[in-house]
Amino acid sequence: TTPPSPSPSPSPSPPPPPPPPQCGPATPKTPTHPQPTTSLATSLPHPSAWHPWTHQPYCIPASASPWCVFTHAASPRAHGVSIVSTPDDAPDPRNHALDAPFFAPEKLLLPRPYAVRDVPGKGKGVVATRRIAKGRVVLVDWVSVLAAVEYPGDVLRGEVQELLRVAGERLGGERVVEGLARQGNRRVGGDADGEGEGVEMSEMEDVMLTNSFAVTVGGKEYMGLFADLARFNHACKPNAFINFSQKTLAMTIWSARNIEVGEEITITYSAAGLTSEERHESLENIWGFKCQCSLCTSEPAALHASDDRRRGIRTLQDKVIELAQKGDFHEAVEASERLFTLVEQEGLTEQMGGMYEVPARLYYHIGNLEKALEYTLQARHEIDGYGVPDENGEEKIKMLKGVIARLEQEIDERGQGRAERERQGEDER
Ligand SMILES: C[S@@+](CC[C@H](N)C(=O)[O-])C[C@H]1O[C@@H](n2cnc3c(N)ncnc32)[C@H](O)[C@@H]1O
Repeated sequence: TTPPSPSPSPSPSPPPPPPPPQCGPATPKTPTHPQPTTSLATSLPHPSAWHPWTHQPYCIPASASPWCVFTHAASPRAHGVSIVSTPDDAPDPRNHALDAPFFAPEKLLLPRPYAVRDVPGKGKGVVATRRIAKGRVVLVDWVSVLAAVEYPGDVLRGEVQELLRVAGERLGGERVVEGLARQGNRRVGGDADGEGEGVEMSEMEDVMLTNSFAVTVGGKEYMGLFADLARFNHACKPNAFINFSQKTLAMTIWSARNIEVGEEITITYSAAGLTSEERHESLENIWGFKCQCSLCTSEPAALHASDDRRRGIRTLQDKVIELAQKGDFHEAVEASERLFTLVEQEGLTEQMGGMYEVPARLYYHIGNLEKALEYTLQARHEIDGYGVPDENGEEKIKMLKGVIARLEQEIDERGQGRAERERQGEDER
């Protein structure tokens, strides 16, 4: 029989690296010299020339390619989007189904099951107004501003600020941007080693840095501002998680466990599995705030226990691979089960992507086809259960579907063989 993995090699491939933190504002790598703005709106002759955009693109000339704001204004079903990028990179809204119906309507909770309220120590936040069961969709939020992270060296800081201002203004700045949190008095730039004064952020830069999430579209990195998602605070042990679809440019928030009325709904802004010290560093450096979540403000003993578990998770991840490469599959399976227990205790099950393929292969190698099938189904669910897969995801699903079909067939054949042997045994008796 064909083994259920693309490569029949006895040693599983190392687990994929932890997914890049999907949230957290990407730091714009813009030049920081405060030259005056030299805005030059390219003059395009007629609206048909800027189709599919609803506004004339606003462009800054740069040596390789102009840098522009492309806006697709609100339609009756979706709010608008402004994209800051080169003309070649700007995702075409017609290919991204900005107002597509959500792919799993039975999971979507409508009307929204939360209200935006004041939350002590965190500004505003989102509080459940009814009970939310695990695995439901709290919100689907289409992107409002998508701004490329990397600018060419000859686009000046003032120009970037102007592009961002126009991007926000064209969406009805007050509606999308006005109420959102900002850090205030933040400065960006200065020397590479953090010395020097830097320059003051513009209003829209502050809004983007305080509220946007790093997303990848077509292989390029962007800061994505999602106006409703922007109200969800961070927790180091969150009760919800986010999934971004490159296809629809929507961020979806899923409940990771049951959430009771009055509970704050939280997501994580940092990569999964970090210790408290690592989290604080990333939240302070990237997001600019000191975390006040329930884990960070818990007793030192509870925080230490959590850190120990998180360190244990990393050690076990390495151990599973090491054992598998040595061919110690039974020990590797045991280590991966211990790993799953720790991940569950830390409430990180939905945060740690790509965990299931390795144990699926290990179980196959020790002949436990049922468990191999269970983990392969989970690996598939991680890709198509929470969102709309991109092209890589679709390829992976195709591969996993083949694996699942072969495993089911092997399980079936094994069952039939067993029944046949039992029948023969009875006949002989
Ligand atoms: C994306 S906004 C979240 C909504 C925001 N609290 C508001 O009032 O609109 C991010 C900002 O919220 C605050 N925040 C989020 N999570 C927090 C946490 N765990 N502890 C303290 N402040 C938090 C920080 O000021 C951060 O810059």
